[in-house]
Amino acid sequence: MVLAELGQKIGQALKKLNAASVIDDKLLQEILTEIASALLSADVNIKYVIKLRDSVKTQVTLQMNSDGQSANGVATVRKLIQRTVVEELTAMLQPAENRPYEFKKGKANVVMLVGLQGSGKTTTCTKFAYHYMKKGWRVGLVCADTFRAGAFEQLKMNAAKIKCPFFGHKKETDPVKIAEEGVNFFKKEKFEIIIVDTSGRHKQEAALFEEMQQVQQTIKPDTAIFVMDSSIGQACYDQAQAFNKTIRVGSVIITKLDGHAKGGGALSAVAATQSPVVFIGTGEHFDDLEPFEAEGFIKRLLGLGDLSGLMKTVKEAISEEKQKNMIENLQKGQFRLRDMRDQFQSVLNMGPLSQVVGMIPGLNANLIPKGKEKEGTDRVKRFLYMMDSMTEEELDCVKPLTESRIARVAQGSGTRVEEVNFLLEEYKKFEKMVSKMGKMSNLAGKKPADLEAMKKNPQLAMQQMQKAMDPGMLKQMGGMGNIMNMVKQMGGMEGMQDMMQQMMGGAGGAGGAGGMPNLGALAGMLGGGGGAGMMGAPPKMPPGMMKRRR
Ligand SMILES: Nc1nc2c(ncn2[C@@H]2O[C@H](COP(=O)(O)OP(=O)(O)OP(=O)(O)O)[C@@H](O)[C@H]2O)c(=O)[nH]1
Repeated sequence: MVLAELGQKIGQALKKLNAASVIDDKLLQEILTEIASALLSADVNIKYVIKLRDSVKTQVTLQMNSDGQSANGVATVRKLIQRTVVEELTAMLQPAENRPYEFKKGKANVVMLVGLQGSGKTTTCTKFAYHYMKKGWRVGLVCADTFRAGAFEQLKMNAAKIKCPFFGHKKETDPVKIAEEGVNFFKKEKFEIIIVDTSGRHKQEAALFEEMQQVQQTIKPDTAIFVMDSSIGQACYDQAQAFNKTIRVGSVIITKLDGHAKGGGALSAVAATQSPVVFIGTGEHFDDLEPFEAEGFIKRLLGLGDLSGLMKTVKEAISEEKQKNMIENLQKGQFRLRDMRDQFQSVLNMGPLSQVVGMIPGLNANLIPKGKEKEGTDRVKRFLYMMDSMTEEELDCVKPLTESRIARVAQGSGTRVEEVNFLLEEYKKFEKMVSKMGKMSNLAGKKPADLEAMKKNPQLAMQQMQKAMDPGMLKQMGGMGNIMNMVKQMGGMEGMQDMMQQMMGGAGGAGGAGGMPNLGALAGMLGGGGGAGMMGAPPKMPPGMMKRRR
């Protein structure tokens, strides 16, 4: 069973609670049996499944009166059950000690990736590099895998695709020598993250462990990351233990969690070794790497959203300076093509959109089908190529894009005139939406009196928000009730305002919900024809839109 399916099953079991007017022993038993069987079919160790069931039962029994009914009302028990399920699953995936290494700015952070052959190590090195490059780190890749013929070419090619500097010697057979030379080379060039890909073997064997130890002793990495294939399920426990004993594993990346029945088993087994899981691999593309944080992961898996993860992602993706500029412009009532370009770039920086969408409570990561997401992301990249081919004046919208200018932009970006026209139409829609939002009370600080009024009367704020939002999107977000919940979770209107400002670099200034509709619109665009059109029907592309001429 794929993990998303596990999440859906548990989520569905929990949903039964919403429909119930009374939570009694029979219903509780039914729900717990469903959750347990979902966990067992995802290969989670039975020990954890029993612990989870017992813990929920104990907590709920404490809340029930002698008639076996909730003394504090159904809503309280429902929340309690949900919270206990989240807490237990989180505890299962989160080692109590051993924090992962944190990269430090202003120094060379050396990371060595180890694992068996075929675990996905080389692909993961590239994904890992790409992840940090997008966050603005200077990253270098070193190929010290001299065992597998083809490893050199594979990493070199991957590095070229993500535009990451690469070090390797095709003919050199000593992995220790290459690792040392590569690390020294990138250190001299003041690189901040140096990733060393090491050789694997088909199974755990002495030669592999010896080689890893020699490389580790020579390059003295700040951390060694063990890359593990999730398809072996609970057997991950023994493998992680063996690697841990030999080379002091600092953390683990679990790969191929996108398609394996044993994903739950792999995750819980690795966590049981007390090695923190830092990322999970969820596909073959370079951005199919998700930072792993147990509670957020579980909440997203169950469709409960992960607001703290969302805020962190948004903060990391959008530079403070950009946010400030955007806020100033929006306060002046401006939304230029340049702002649109910054927004598109920021959304791409946040990582795969399904990941971001999954962090919003009430929305499901599966909302954007996998294939459609890639198609949509490519589409936004093409929009960026077009905007990159515009002059500064065009981006600032001081020179209108006449027919001849449009033809020039199409030529310069390797796209077609129809596509540039389509981009301009989309821009107009965005501009209209932002100005509509701008008419609402300004939460960005321009009118503090309004903010005060909204804080005093959240109902009014919600009404304003409702008016500004697209009804389709509102429905997708689980209605106003769900949004109210989100606001509460974010610490009231100020928390919401803070996030919205971050999210759209200030479109939050256009009202509490300012960020969301824009993100929603993008989701619609990125999701293409999929069910993701949160702003209503997804836009129709001119035919052949995905083919780039250059
Ligand atoms: N579906 C899926 N496939 C993955 C993932 N990570 C890696 N792969 C695929 O797994 C296969 C093996 O990956 P490699 O990176 O070549 O494996 P490796 O561990 O470097 O192999 P050695 O260099 O021999 O040790 C490739 O086809 C990858 O595309 C993932 O998260 N999901």
